[in-house]
Formats: sequence, C-alpha cells, structure tokens
Amino acid sequence: MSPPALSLHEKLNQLRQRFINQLPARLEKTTEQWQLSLKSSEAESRLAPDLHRFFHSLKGTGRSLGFERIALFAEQAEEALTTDPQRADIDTRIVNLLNQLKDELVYLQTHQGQQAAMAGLNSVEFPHQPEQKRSKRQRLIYLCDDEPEHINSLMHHLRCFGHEVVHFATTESFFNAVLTRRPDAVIMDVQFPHGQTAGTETLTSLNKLTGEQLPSIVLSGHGDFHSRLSAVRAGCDGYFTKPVKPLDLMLAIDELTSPISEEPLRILIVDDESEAAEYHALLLEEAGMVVQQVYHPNDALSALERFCPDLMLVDVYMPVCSGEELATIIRQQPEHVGLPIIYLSSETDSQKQMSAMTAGVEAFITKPVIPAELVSAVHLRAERLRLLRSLMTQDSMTGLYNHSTTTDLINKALIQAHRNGRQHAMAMIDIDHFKEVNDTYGHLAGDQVIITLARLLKTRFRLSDIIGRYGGEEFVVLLKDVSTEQAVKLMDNLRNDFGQVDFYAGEVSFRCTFSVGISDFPAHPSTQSLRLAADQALYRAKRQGRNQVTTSQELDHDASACE
Ligand SMILES: Nc1nc2c(ncn2[C@@H]2O[C@H](COP(=O)(O)OP(=O)(O)OP(=O)(O)O)[C@@H](O)[C@H]2O)c(=O)[nH]1
Repeated sequence: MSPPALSLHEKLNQLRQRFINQLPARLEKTTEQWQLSLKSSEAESRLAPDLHRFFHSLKGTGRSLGFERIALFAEQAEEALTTDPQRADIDTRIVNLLNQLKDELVYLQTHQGQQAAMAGLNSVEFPHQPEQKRSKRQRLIYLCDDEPEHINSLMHHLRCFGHEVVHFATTESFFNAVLTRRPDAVIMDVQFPHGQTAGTETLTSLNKLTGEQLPSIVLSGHGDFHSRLSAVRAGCDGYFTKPVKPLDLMLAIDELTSPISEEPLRILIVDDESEAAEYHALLLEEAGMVVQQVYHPNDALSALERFCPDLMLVDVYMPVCSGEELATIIRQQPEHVGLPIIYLSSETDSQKQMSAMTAGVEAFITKPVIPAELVSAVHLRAERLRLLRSLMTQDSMTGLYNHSTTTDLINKALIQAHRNGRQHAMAMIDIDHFKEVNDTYGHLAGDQVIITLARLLKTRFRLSDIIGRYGGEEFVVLLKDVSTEQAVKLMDNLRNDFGQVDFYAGEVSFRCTFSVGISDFPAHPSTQSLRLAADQALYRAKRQGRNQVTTSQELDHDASACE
C-alpha cells in the first residue's frame, strides 16, 4: 500500500528540517573560507563571490522558510561584505555573525526554538489548490429519460463521441448511482419519472443531499415558463425542447464538462539553492502546475529541450553564470524567444532589479515570495504563452494542430520512435463527396461536418496521439504504438460511428462518410514516406467506392503479387 500523500505543510516542514540539518556543515565550510581569507593579504579575497553568495541565498531561503533570525544574521553579513569590506572590524563582525548563526541553529534544535519557528511558517498564507483538472476526454454521463426512441438515439451519439453513458429508469437507481460514482453531467427529462417538474425536483433534492451542484441539462416536451423556471431554480445549466438535435446536445455537454486547459502548466525553476527551488516548486505544484528543478545553470538548456516549459523561474545570483547571463543565452535562441522568464531574488534594490531586467525578462519577484502572488504571476504569464502558442499551432475552426505543426510533431515523434524501436501507424482521413455536401446543404452545414469529425477524433484517440487537420476536409492521425491491424480496427469503428451521426441543414437531416488510408512505421521510416504511402492507400479507398479503410500493406501485397 502506498503511503498517504503529505499535505503542503508537512512537505514544507520536511524541507525546513533538511535546510536546518545541512546548515551546520555549510556554516563550517564558510567559517573555514573566512579564516583562509583572513590569512590572505588581498582585500578582494574577502569579497570572494562564493562567500557573498552564501550569505545572500541564506538570507533568501531562510526568510522563505520562516527562519527570520537566520535571514537577519545572513543579511547583516552580506551587507558588511558589500558596503564596507575595508573596515577595520570587518573580521570580528563576520566571525560574530557566523557564531550567532551557529547559536541560532542550536536554539532551533530545542523545543522552544522549534515552536517559535513553526509560528513563523504558520502565519504564511498559501494559495488554495484549484479544483482538480480532468485529464481524460471521456465523460461519464447519466441519462434520465423514459422515451425509448429518444434514449437510443442520444445514447448512440454520446457513445460515438467516446462518452460513457448510463441510463436510469427509476429515481432510486439514479440516486444510488450518483452517490457511489459522481457523473460529469446529467441529462434529465423534466418529467422524470412522473409529474410536470418531477425531474428538476429530483435534481434539487440530490444537490441538497450531496451539498454540491451536479452539472445538468434538462430536456422537455415543451418550453413552458413553469418548467423552465423549475430548471433555473434547480440550478440546471441548459434547457432543450424535444426533439433535441443530438449534435446540439453534444456541444452543450462539451461546454459543460470541458476543462479550461487540458494540460497543467509546466514551470522550470533554475536555482542553485536546492531548498529555495524546492520551496517554490511546492507552492506551484500545490496550485496544480508541473514543476522541474535545475540546480546548475549549465543544465538549463537541455532541460528546456526535454521539459518544454511554459515559463521559467530563474534565480539571479548563481555560480558559473548569473540569471541575467542565462536569460540572455536563452533569448539568443529563436525557439525560446517568447518563453516568459521571471527572476527570483532577495535583491530589494530597485536599481539593481531594473538592470537585471535588461535581458527581456517578464518580471522580478523578490524573495521571500508571497505564495499567492508567485502563483498568480506565474499563472498569468504562462497561460498567455499557451494562448499565443495555440494561435500559432492550431487550426482555428477545429482546434486541431494545423498542417505545419502536425508535420513538426510527427517528425519529432518518428525520431523518438527510431531511438526506442517503436511502432506507429499513420491514418489519412478524407470526407467523402464533400463538395456535394457543400453544394446540397450549404457551406455552414459542411463546416458542421468538419467540426464534428475533428471533435470525434479528439475524443476517440489518446492525448499522446497526434491529430491534425491537413487542410480542407483532410485529417491526419499518428497513432502511437499500434500495429496496422489495430489502426484498421480503430478507424473502422470510428468510420461506422461517424456514418450514423445525424447532421442538420435547417430541418433537413443528412449523414456523411469518410475514407481512410493507413501506412505504418518503421516500414515507411520518414514523415514524407509515411504520408505518401497513406495517401496512396487513401486514393485506393476512394477508387474502391469510398467509406472504407485501406492500408499501404494491401498495396504492397498487390504489387508483389503482380511481379
Ligand atoms: N464547408 C467547408 N468546405 C470546405 C472547407 N475546406 C475545403 N472545403 C471544400 O471541400 C471540397 C473538397 O472537394 P473535393 O476535393 O473535390 O473532394 P470530395 O467532393 O470530398 O470528393 P472525394 O474526396 O473524391 O470523395 C471542396 O468543395 C472545398 O471547397 C471548409 O473549411 N469548409
């Protein structure tokens, strides 16, 4: 059994303990360094950057972790070294401060000292953890309705889009199900099971019982004021009059249950002081972000490549190179020009802050940070980058990757697949007789077909698969770690389901089909050759009558049979 997850306070306490445990050794080393510098005749050696940096980061991390007296002594030592290192009494001042730091450590080991330090930490307000974001695209939908024809059509469409649907015929079974497994949304007939507003009354009692509002959509045979009012009073999110167009209902369900952002924000922290990095990581992780820490500036570039962050937090004072130099190196690389960088430092001098900002960083946050402010500064800037990135990489109509991004992502995926000996399949999908759809039902109806297929692709395939709109009514999917046979099965199921979706142009309904060509990696080892082979297979599917899936393996097989 895995141990229970620690709370933020417990994790912070562990971190504080580690900080205190390793401090005696660091103080000892610093004392030795200072003794050595006393023996040296050169004044500059007393300004050794290591010594200065030690007191500087001790000040910042000490304050962040709630050790105010440690931060105070470190601050005084830093000041003494910075402002007047030539003073006659500098030696005794530094030795005194080092001794005071050691005494403070001894005090912190006592019960009284620990309680005093805890009081400092408890007074800090931490941001609340946001509601858990959904990682899956599949939703659990409860359907309470008793018109058999209506139920079948709705269940079919909901399942087509990859949702799990459970139908209920009685209030008791519905109540029990909600209490044991909470759904993502409820579709409720207003008269379920009997009575003019029985359905909305059921929802009201359930919400009272659980103390939480269930996302819900009400279906009604009529749009009379009384039943609409009962739905509003029950806190329902939507109201549809029958007959409901399943696609409209699908859109409402999507809107009701979609997460704002599917992927948590990714933040890279570069800080040579591991406790400081870990403290800031804890705060951001608590707010739902994914954080990676790097303790050496020279590892930052490779971490950028591997981790692809949405924002970078950089400590200003580091050995080897400063935060400012690191930001300049990163900005010189075209692929990272837009990456938001925030400096973190104990520097309070605004003049110095301004000069550090010249490398085009977004903001300067002073340690000790106010947790809620750090989270909101990071969140705001990282989300903005996400939005800009999505405008550049996504097709505006469908939200799928556009042509160039799809090609880039497939190129990268194939490089990895080569390295790891993995097997992928590419599917090229093209809607059949689409010109005719536009000509018969109008361009808007055609757009509806394209958007629906895009949503279907998104809900039916994994987040790790690459799904793009190659242009017009043509789509591509790179299905990772599947064989041709598996890809054919998946695509055939999708093709069957799509063929049963009812589209509407005004009151006229129609259906559409698509054809698919599949090629396989590593038999076709590059994006170009995969694409060509999938295209040829698609062409054959069209020639053979459309509404079918064909593979490049069939083509190869036929070609060798002809030889
Ligand atoms: N509504 C709509 N139509 C589009 C869009 N992009 C491309 N099209 C249309 O899609 C149609 C594609 O037609 P064709 O390439 O001739 O193929 P098809 O009619 O689908 O026939 P087959 O592929 O042979 O089954 C053209 O009429 C384009 O104008 C779009 O974003 N929205």
